[in-house]
Amino acid sequence: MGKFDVSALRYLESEHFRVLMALEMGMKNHEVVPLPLISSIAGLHRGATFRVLGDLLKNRLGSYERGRRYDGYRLTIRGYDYLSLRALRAREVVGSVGNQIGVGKESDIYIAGDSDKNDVVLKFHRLGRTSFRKIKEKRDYHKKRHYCSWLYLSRIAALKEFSFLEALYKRNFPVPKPIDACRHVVVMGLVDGLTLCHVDSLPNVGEMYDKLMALIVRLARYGVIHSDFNEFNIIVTHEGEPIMIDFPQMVSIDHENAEFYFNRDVQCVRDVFKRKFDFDCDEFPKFEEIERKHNLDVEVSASGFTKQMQLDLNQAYDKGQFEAHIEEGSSETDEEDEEEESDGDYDPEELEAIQEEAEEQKDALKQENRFTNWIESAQTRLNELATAEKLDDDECPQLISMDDEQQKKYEAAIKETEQKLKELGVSDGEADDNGLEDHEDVTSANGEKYRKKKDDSRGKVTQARSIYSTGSTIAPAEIKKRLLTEKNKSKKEKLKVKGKQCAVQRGRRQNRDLLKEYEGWDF
Ligand SMILES: Nc1ncnc2c1ncn2[C@@H]1O[C@H](COP(=O)(O)OP(=O)(O)OP(=O)(O)O)[C@@H](O)[C@H]1O
Repeated sequence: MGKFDVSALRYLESEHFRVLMALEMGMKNHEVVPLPLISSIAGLHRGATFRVLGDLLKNRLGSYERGRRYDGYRLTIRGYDYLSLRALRAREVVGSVGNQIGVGKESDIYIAGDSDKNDVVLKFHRLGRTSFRKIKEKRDYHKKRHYCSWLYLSRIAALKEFSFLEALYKRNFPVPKPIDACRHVVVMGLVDGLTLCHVDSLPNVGEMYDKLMALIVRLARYGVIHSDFNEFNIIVTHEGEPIMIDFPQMVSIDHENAEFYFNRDVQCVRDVFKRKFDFDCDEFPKFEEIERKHNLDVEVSASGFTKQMQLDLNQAYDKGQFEAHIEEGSSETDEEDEEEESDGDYDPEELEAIQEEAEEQKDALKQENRFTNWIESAQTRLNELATAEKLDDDECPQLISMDDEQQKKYEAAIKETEQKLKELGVSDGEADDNGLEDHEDVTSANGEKYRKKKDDSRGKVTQARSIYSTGSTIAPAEIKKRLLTEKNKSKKEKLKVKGKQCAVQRGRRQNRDLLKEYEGWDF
């Protein structure tokens, strides 16, 4: 549960970010990006690019790899994080970055502060975290297709989450406040509370059950289904209000499996309440009773999150491993397109015109032209981004890490929140690893019995309170455990130096060809 190390950010200059951006663009259609390509996109001399890449590698923002046919550079997750943070800083959305407060299957959550030192949450989407190295090499200069990269998947997951957050927040749904999204990062308001999975007792269980069921129904009336409505994605605030988080898997109520997802969400809530609070209720919403009243799903797809993105993202989620998602997907849609086209009846003249046009297009798309066009558009895009993200602006403010003095300032606030929690009877079940020994049965003012943590919590921080705290909506021990599992996993799958054997074989082949060429020559 470490702090996000942003210290290297202040030593990086605009040319470092220029090269990082060039690497990012190159990775749209290359598994590893060769040096000449990076230097042409960045518009820097090859020697300078090489020097800058050296700095980036030292800071683990990029890595050098040997590919099947050529060697090149790859953008690391850290490099992508730095690019986003630099842009968010330039937009004055984020001013400081603090501790990690959450870790999910597909994301890392950090607490941060905006320029006015208000708490915000940074959600870094990490789709493909388990399979970065399995992504197949695929070069594609067609705009229609997307390279199956973790960069692309993480970016569209963030875009989807932000679009839904915005749409739901506007309609007064209980969700965190959407602030901004950049690349794979979503910036949102901090929810001060505990995730339902860490709540052992509630003052009024039935009321909470009703609120959650009403939320599922209200979402469906607006045309969407959460599809991951579980105890890990509901935060209970200190006022006892449930707040929904985590939307990348949300689907429209018109989805072919909508009924299944709806019932799963409902069943999830019922199971949690039965297991945790021994609360069983026969009344629960049914899919057939839902009457759609709004078109939130349509609105979100109109906000930039396209159908193709939806398709790609769903395939990635379905595969679970978030591997190459595009080959099957695109071929499916291509086949559909072809079928549609072959259905039409063309007259011979029209057919001839179409064929001529196709020939012209073929010529225009000759490898060489395509490549030049692609480089030109990448250069233009990079320059646009550089201006938008104030890359050449030396005045652009820096990101800071939290210091101890500021942390002390907020400790009082944390204690105050803990006190409130105790008063409300919302207790954190994860703080004690051994079980419930440090809990006691208490009867509330209205006569209802609930479990409450004993008073010997000795100032343990159990919830996210500020960017300066070590707190989290899930217990620090839990985050540590999850991070350790991640680490162990990556240890087991030991990194092989990818392409080393290919590079050796490539060298041998070149030597053999050279010898063949000069056969018979006498030196
Ligand atoms: N706005 C927020 N305020 C406070 N805590 C948050 C916020 N967003 C996320 N968290 C914390 O981070 C954890 C993980 O967040 P989230 O569920 O969005 O990630 P995820 O990768 O989608 O997780 P998973 O898919 O494993 O459920 C949450 O359980 C919660 O503790």
